[in-house]
Amino acid sequence: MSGLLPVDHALARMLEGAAPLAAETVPLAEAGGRVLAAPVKALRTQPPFDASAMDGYAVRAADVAHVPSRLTVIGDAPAGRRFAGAVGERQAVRIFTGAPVPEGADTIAIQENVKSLGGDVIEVLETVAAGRHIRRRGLDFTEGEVLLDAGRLLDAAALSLAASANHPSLPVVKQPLVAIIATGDELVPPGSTPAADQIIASNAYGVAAIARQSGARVLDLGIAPDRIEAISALLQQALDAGADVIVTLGGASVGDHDLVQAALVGFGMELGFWKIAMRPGKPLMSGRLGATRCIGLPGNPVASLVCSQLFLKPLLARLGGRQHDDQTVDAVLGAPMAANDQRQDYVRARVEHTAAGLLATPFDVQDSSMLRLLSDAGGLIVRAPFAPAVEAGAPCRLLRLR
Ligand SMILES: Nc1nc2c(c(=O)[nH]1)N[C@H]1C(S)=C(S)[C@@H](COP(=O)(O)OP(=O)(O)OC[C@H]3O[C@@H](n4cnc5c(N)ncnc54)[C@H](O)[C@@H]3O)O[C@H]1N2
Ligand code: MOO
Repeated sequence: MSGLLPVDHALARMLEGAAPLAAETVPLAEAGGRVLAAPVKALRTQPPFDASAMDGYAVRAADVAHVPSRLTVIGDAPAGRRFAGAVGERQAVRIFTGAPVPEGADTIAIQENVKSLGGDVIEVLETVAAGRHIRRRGLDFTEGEVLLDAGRLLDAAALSLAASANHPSLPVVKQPLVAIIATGDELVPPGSTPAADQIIASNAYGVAAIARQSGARVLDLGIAPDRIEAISALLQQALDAGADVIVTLGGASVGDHDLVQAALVGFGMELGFWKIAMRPGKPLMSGRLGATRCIGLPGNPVASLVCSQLFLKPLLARLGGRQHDDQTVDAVLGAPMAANDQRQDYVRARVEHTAAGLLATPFDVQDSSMLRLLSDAGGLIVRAPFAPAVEAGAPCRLLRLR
């Protein structure tokens, strides 16, 4: 079994030249979860004026240095409408949170510490230092300041910040478009009545979920039967739709009906690599068709999803300008494991939190058709090629799945 590419070499090759896609401008209301393509500067200063942080009275600190202190209320300042005049000696302006502090006033007496004596006379009961309860102009940010860097994921705080800096729309990295094509005469979609020798096509759903989690848009083109013209017709649809990545499912191996690679080469695909030292996922294929990246995922359902975790995810992160963090963590084996062969193994395991840390217990059966075990697995124990036999309790690396 020579000629199998090590996993890390394959990943490095797949990521070669993968850079964030072009920018597009989207309305702020649709920018959540997207990645900024350029820095965002403040288009205004916030707050744009010295603002009261409390409901109460704008006063002069000198007038309330000795309390109780009687003052005359000369007007009011709700949020959105400043008091036009100035506060003079022994005067006050009724003020509300967010309103501009009137000229002449230098502090706010909160209303809990003020007694109304009827008419426009109040009595301030507590002294207040100058500047108290006043948010100075520009406290949050000043016009022209960079508030968000390129590459920032637009989360809740970033969106509200951009809005408060007066941006109605933002430049974001385009979302990669992933076209998914399943192949196989034996496949019918969920909800069908399969013929005796058919099975339900499942891979596209999991692969699409991984793609979407990675920030991509998905175009599921359905199932092509095992004929090169049928596969080519769906490939043409993917190209016409402007797919950045074409993912094929199945037909990647060496059987007489494994036609995906031939179909792609017919379109001019340059093969990057095919067959890697990994289990499951050996027949993984990668290539380029102009600017479009092609990934041929093995048909076995677990191989399809494990390869998507390991290869599709980081590729889409690159194209979408997103961070991709290594999701492997240290764990302890809950059962012994036999020596490994030349393929890097991704072993489905039950994962428990224990006092000693994460305990990963490999399932006894690892057939790459068995989705239920993948769904039950909290993670994949990563075993290097030729790793020696190990006992329960030995440290291991675990790729967390949930
Ligand atoms: N002589 C050899 N045979 C095989 C090899 C090999 O090296 N030499 N590799 C094995 C490995 S490893 C895998 S993985 C599979 C993958 O082969 P293909 O990518 O060509 O996949 P298919 O043959 O089309 O299908 C394999 C299996 O998966 C089912 N399948 C396919 N697509 C879907 C789908 N969308 N949803 C659900 N299930 C799907 C298909 O019915 C088959 O049962 O090849 C081994 N053989
Ligand atoms: O990818 Mo295959 O599932 O390695 O057995």
